[in-house]
Amino acid sequence: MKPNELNAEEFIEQEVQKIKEQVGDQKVLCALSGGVDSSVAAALVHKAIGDQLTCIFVDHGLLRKNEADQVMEVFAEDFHMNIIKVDAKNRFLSKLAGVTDPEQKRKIIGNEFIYVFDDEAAKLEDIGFLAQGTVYTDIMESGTDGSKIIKSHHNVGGLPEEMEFELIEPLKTLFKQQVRAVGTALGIPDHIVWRQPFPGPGLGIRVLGEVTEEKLEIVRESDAILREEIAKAGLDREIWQYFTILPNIRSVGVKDGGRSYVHTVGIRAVNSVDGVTSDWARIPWDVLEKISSRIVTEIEEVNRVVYDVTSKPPSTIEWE
Ligand SMILES: Nc1ncnc2c1ncn2[C@@H]1O[C@H](COP(=O)(O)OP(=O)(O)OP(=O)(O)O)[C@@H](O)[C@H]1O
Repeated sequence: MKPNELNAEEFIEQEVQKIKEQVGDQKVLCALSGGVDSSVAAALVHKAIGDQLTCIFVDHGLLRKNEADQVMEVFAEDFHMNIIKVDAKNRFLSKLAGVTDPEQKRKIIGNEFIYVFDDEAAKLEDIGFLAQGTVYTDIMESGTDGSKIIKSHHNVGGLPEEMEFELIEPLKTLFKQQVRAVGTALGIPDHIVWRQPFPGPGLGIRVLGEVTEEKLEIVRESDAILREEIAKAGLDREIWQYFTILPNIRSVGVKDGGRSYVHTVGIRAVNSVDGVTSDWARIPWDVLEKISSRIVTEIEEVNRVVYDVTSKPPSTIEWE
């Protein structure tokens, strides 16, 4: 199917029918991240089989500002889905304490996700199916039609082997654009359907070096300011991905009439078609000025803002 050839309503009707036939009266589990793919997959499966679906949403403490609340508001309150929200912040942060190597951080986060998911899934009985938001590009990337619950960038092998479910992957023939159209037709709000790509390890890899609660808070707040101003400037659907990072550098500045020696925040904004290559986005100076001045005014522990003007390659979109 080509990216634009999709009648979302028809697609939904057909898939709902297929899912009903496949599942019968059995139970289905879904790992819901609040990202586009798993959200649309969960909503579609929910439309087909309602309460036979249970979602597990892991709050690893590395989410963006208000993200966990928004996911619960949309799917638990508005859609009335069965969602188990696991508050695993302490588990993740204690495992990450003292760890500075990026690869090791990714591995720890990926593994911990599996353990948390496994612990929760083990409490549920008679689950026959696992619904996943596999999309067409995932299949192309991996070259197989296999499990995608944790992609390779999480650096883990996937679900524990003893978990044997039949897979439901209703989006696997769709491109991202079509997934968004299906999401909108299912009534999922724009802030989820148009969510920018967000890495599985979350803010854990946007705080460079050791991850602490204090540093996460700086990146969370500065990222919220950035997103707010980009939206106000009407650029939120134009720029492919934009976020702040905390490079873990302190520098000298003047704040409140005195010397300060606090953090620098980096702004990363890129345009890309597929994430494989990217160019840095030319955010207008006046918008950057507003973002920068709000960050240093509203966040006490920051006195400097820098803008990343590198393309991929040679740099990557994320800093770790
Ligand atoms: N915090 C989380 N809670 C529950 N499930 C998660 C979480 N993070 C990731 N997952 C699961 O792992 C899958 C792959 O995660 P990844 O970060 O690669 O997202 P993705 O391919 O962009 O998909 P999505 O758009 O659903 O986030 C997700 O689709 C989801 O099923």
